[in-house]
Amino acid sequence: MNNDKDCLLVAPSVVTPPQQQTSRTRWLPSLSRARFTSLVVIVSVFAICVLVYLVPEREVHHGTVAVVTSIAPLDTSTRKTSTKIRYKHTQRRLPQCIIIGIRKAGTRALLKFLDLHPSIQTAAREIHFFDHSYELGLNWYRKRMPFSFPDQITIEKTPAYFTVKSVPKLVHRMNSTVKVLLIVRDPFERTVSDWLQLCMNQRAKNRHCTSFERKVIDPRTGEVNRSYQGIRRSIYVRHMQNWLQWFPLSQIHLVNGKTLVENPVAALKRVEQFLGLDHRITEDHFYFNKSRGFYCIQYDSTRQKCLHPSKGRKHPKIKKEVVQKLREFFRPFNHKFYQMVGQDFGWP
Ligand SMILES: Nc1ncnc2c1ncn2[C@@H]1O[C@H](COP(=O)(O)OS(=O)(=O)O)[C@@H](OP(=O)(O)O)[C@H]1O
Repeated sequence: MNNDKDCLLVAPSVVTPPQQQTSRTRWLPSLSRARFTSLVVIVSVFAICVLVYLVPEREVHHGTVAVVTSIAPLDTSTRKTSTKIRYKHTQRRLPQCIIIGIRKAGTRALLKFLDLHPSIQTAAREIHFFDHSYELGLNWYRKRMPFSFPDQITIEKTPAYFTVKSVPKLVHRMNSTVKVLLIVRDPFERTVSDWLQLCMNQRAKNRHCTSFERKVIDPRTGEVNRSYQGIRRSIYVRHMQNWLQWFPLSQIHLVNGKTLVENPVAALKRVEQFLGLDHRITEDHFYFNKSRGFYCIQYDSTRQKCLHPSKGRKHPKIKKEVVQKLREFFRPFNHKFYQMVGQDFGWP
């Protein structure tokens, strides 16, 4: 040690006479401060690399960090993976099928019911990638997908995709062969459901909710308020036209929302066929819940599950003249839509 610069600062209590120094402490004085700092940096970088590469994958779920490992047993009858646990031979994949809407037409029921199929994995939340987060990149999107086996189909649903103009082009850019599912519902009922949803959100925040009639009818003209979002979303033919500029009709399967409510297995059978899957979702998967007025899922003899109570709300009674005005307004658009998709849904 020639000068203070070359010496490591050590507290007096830990300094021992040279003859008592152990082999552990003897090397310290010979290290310059610069060398010691470099050593610390190298060790830290090494530790970070070990953490990043040896821990298989880390995820953030609502603020909690879940370490993804491959330890838990898989239910081989359903082959259902989890977003938090990684099983051998699984990985996150971009969706090969997307439910694009229509908002309030039964998109959640469709996704939940399809998830019963052992060859399907579904993303639990609406990702809003193509309408809100596209700049975050496909890898961000992929990381939000569930783990799946190589032979499984990953499905995501974001109902806003159907009505946001820029979306079909971006979906096409990701995968021009992606399979598209579109569930449709009587536009009048959909508009009521859409308004009710927003109204409940307002009330939950102690805010005023404008009546349905005032929202859908322009008080100055007495005509249907075409600028109201709820009405614009229900003019399906316009949005469909936009999608058909990017995808052929053969790549878009339309699910009748009424059929999904009344006879889920029949609606799902067609979807299985469209996706090229075996018919695996059967009557045994469902029971009719009288108090809810909807079919719910029967997972096994002990486990049953209905959709969240926000699905299947009782609609308020709408004034007769408003119902009539809206039905008349939607009728020509509906007919154009039937022609465009080659199916008549028989909405009044
Ligand atoms: N089995 C079952 N259980 C409960 N609800 C069912 C079911 N099948 C279809 N539906 C219909 O789903 C409607 C809600 O549609 P979405 O899930 O697309 O809504 S959302 O856009 O995701 O908010 C919801 O609309 P409302 O009845 O207006 O609440 C239901 O009619």
